[in-house]
Order: sequence, then structure tokens, then C-alpha cells
Amino acid sequence: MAAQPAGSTIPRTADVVIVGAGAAGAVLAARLAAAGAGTVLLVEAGPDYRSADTPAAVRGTDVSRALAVRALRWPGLRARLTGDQPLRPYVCGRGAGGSSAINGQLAVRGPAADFRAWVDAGLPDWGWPEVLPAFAGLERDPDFGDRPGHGSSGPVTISRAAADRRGPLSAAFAAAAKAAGHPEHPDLNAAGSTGLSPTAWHRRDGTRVSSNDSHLEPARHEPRLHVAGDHTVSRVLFSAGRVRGVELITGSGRELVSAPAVVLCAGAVHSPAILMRSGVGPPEQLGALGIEVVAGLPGVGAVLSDHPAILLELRLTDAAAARARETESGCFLVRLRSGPQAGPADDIQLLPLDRTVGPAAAGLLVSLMRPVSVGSLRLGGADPAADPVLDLGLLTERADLDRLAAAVRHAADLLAGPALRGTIASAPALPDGDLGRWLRENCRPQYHPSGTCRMGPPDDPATVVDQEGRVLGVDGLWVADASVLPLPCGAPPYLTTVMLAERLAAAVRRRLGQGR
Ligand SMILES: Cc1cc2nc3c(=O)[nH]c(=O)nc-3n(C[C@H](O)[C@H](O)[C@H](O)COP(=O)(O)OP(=O)(O)OC[C@H]3O[C@@H](n4cnc5c(N)ncnc54)[C@H](O)[C@@H]3O)c2cc1C
Repeated sequence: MAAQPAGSTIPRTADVVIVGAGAAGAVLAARLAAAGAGTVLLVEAGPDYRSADTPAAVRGTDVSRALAVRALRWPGLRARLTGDQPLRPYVCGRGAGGSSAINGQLAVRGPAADFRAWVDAGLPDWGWPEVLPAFAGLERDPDFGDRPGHGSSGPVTISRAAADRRGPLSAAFAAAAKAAGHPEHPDLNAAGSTGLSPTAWHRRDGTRVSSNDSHLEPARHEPRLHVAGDHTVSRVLFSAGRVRGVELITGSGRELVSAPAVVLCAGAVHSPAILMRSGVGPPEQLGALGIEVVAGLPGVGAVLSDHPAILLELRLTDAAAARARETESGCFLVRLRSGPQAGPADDIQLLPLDRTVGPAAAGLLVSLMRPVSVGSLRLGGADPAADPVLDLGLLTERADLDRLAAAVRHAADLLAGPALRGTIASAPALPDGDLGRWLRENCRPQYHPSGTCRMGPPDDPATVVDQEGRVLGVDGLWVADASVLPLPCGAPPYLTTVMLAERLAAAVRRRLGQGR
């Protein structure tokens, strides 16, 4: 990673400050700079680097190598997953690209049913007909880009493994799913593609496309865009309820930047923490920490969602293991409904991992995509160095436990079928006793946090931002990242976050007077 490019000294005043250069922040910075929104300052706590200087470990398709780059993760962040597990490390990206630089690269749109639920939750501007053009506009999909509802010239390249590059577990699992009657859909991102599909990734020519590559790099030539890596925003400053700037922590102390508009894109873990440190949040919590209340919003941090998952660990046969080292992992995805027709659609995702991140050589990842259990986030202290306290509350609700249990049993049945013989050395054995307890003790998050600054109708006490991402109760402040998702995403959230950021960038631009 190269050091901050020459000439990018931090301006002391800006027309708009964007906090966080992750999946969403890179989009906001690129769009506002291109729209001529005056001086745009993008502040990122982690290292900034040009796309061409991306470390090889991050560029590649092996997620475990990206996760091993310590500089690109928030150190020390921990979370309670369930009441049956000790605190565990929680992964959040840090540096240009944010979590999109270290994530699993799955590029799956939030399904149409999600956005029908958003409308039902009082967000009429976020229905499927409204968001579909933004999903299509952001993608460059060489396989399906010419189909209706798709795009072929957007910034994010979407690709799939070629047939001869698919890992042995991926291929055998797909055969098992097909034999079990899961319908096949070549295009995972087509409406109604419940069933078996080749996995779509945000990759180009076998390499990761992070938001640093897709959005920030093409905007770096904009003369009024300044990117400040290795600078942490401690809080937003207000005067009589209006934004007047931000306070930054640098290697040499604290600095102030004056700005009339601030867009928080620090992700679902850090955006709510910045709000609370700035005096925007639950009044009792702020009062207990000695933080003066600027706007009392009980919804900040009140909900924290993630997708619980179980890895059914597998040992591949020697021949399959040798081939797995030469090919791609996770090349198919099965989406299904865990329960009766009345239950949530596509609430289960099965992903065969020919190589895993953890100690197991291979596995089948069984994820609950529409959990009803939620956790919460609290500020760890007024000191900006204190990590937020994360309680994910995974599988708290009986309904989630039952749905994940049914999915795990179905997954184990698939693995025990004839299609997997010759690929896995043995099928995983589920516990004889209490499956629910085993799930609570062994489930993992997928590092898909959302919901901590919920978008909603202004008269709902849980709402933090309105449909344009504007924080209630103050002027000049937006949140435009995964924190605002009003409901858990029915898919991995990266594409939905980019779509949301594209739409919220347009809304911010309109408010700042730069038109469409
Ligand atoms: C390990 C892992 C695997 C994942 N796999 C997938 C996947 O396969 N598919 C998928 O769809 N999603 C996946 N995700 C989730 C997806 O990457 C995120 O949902 C998405 O990146 C969220 O975007 P964001 O902009 O809200 O936050 P981020 O991308 O996390 O960006 C937030 C940025 O803000 C910066 N920041 C935070 N606080 C401050 C501060 N005080 N001052 C300045 N900067 C700050 C951070 O350093 C970071 O760069 C994964 C995530 C992780 C961590």
C-alpha cells in the first residue's frame, strides 16, 4: 500500500465531509465530487491506497488471505453472538474500500420481497420498482447485462466461475441440490431465482472489485475531492442543532474541519457510535456517559442485525482436496424457504465452501437470511478509542432457531446423498441431543451488520433517518450506509448497500443544490 498521495493535505474547511471510505462512502464521495458539490473531504480511519497498490492478498479470491491483512480490520472489536458463547472477535473492514476490500465478494441483490417490506414499513420511495434501476445501473454483468433489469456498463463488475474452474465440492453439491429438486436458475440476480444458481461475485478477471476500485479510483482525479486516510472522525460538531464540522483524530492530536454538511458512511458499527459521541442517540445512555444531548433518538443502536450461520465442517477426499486447491471455492448458492409457504421466502442460503476461512478444510455454510432475532449496540465510552459494545442476539427467537435447525437437517441430508460420494470423506454428524443448544453454541455471524441507524417514518420512535438518509432532529447530517437498512437484508448486503448509497448520494446532491 502506498502512502497518502502527495498533494492531498487536509483542507480545514469543506462543503461536505464524508466519513468512511467503505462500500457506501466511496460511492458518496465519487458522486458528490462529480456533481460539483464544492470541496468534498472523504475521511477514512484506516489506510488510503490507490487501486493499483491493492495488496495481492486483498486482490485475490481467497478471503482468508484478505482477512489476514491486519491493517485492514478494526483491531480489538468484539461481539457477543448468543448467550451461550463467550465474546468473540468481530470483523469490520478498515481502509479504502472498507469491508468491501476484505469481504467474501458475493454479489447478490436484496430480493424484491425485501423492498415490498420496506414499503410496508413506511418507506414508499424504496419499493422494488424504485430500487431496480439503481441495482441495474451499478452493475457491469457480462453474462446477463443485456437482459431486462440488468446492466452492462455500471462500475461494479459481476462475474461467476467458468464451468472448468468450479471446485469439486461446489460441483458435487450442485448435483445433489438438483437431484433433490431445487430448481435451477442460471442468473442468481433475476427476480424469483429461488433455488440453485452459480454464485455471482464482485470480481473482474478473477480479482476482487472493491468500492475503492469501482467508485473511488475513477473519481480521484476530481480536483475538489480530498481523501484523508489514517484520520478518524471522533464526532460531528453542531451549533444550535446545525452541523458545523467534524473533529478528527490524527497521529498528532485533534483537528477540526468546518463543514455545513456531513454524511456518515462509517458502517453499521461505527456510524451509530459517531452519532452517539456527537450527542445524537438514546438520551439516558448519553447522559450516563456525560455526553450532552443534541438530539434524543432512542433508535440509535437499539437494533443490530446480522445473519447467523452454521458451518457444517467437511473433509474432502484426497483427490477432491487436490483439485480444490486449483479451483474456485463457493461456486454455487442454494436459496430456499425454511418453512411453509406462509413463511419468509428465500430465508435460507446454502454455500458449499471448497476452502474455508477457519481451521476446517471445507464446509457447507448454512445461513439464516431473514432473522427476526435482533441485538443492540451501545457506546463503549465517550472516548473515541473505546470500541462499541456489540450484542448480536443471534438465534434469540425460537422461530429463528427452528428455521435454522430445519435448514441444517436438510443440508445434512443433501451431504449424505450419493452425489457427494467421492468428494467428501464423510458426511457431518449432527448432535444426538439438543440441536438448538448446539446451534446457539456454534453459530457464527457473517459480519453483515445493519439496522443500527434505521430508516423509517419520522413519527416512529425507532427511526433515526428519513427516506433521504437525513438524521432526524438536526440539520446538515446524513447516514448513508448499511446502518440505515430498516430490515435485515434477505441476501448478503454489499450490493444492497451500494445501491442504497447510489440513491442516497442523489438525494444528498439534490438537498445540497446540485440537481440530479
Ligand atoms: C469478513 C466479511 C465478509 C463479508 N462478505 C460479504 C459478501 O460476501 N457479500 C456481501 O454482500 N457482503 C459481505 N460482507 C458485508 C459487506 O462487505 C458490508 O455489508 C458492506 O461493506 C457495508 O458497507 P458500509 O459502507 O456500510 O461499511 P464498510 O464497508 O464497513 O465501510 C465503513 C468504513 O468507514 C470507516 N470508518 C469507521 N469509523 C470511522 C471513523 N470514526 N472515522 C473515519 N472512518 C471510519 C471504516 O474504516 C470503513 O472503511 C462481508 C463483510 C465482512 C467484514
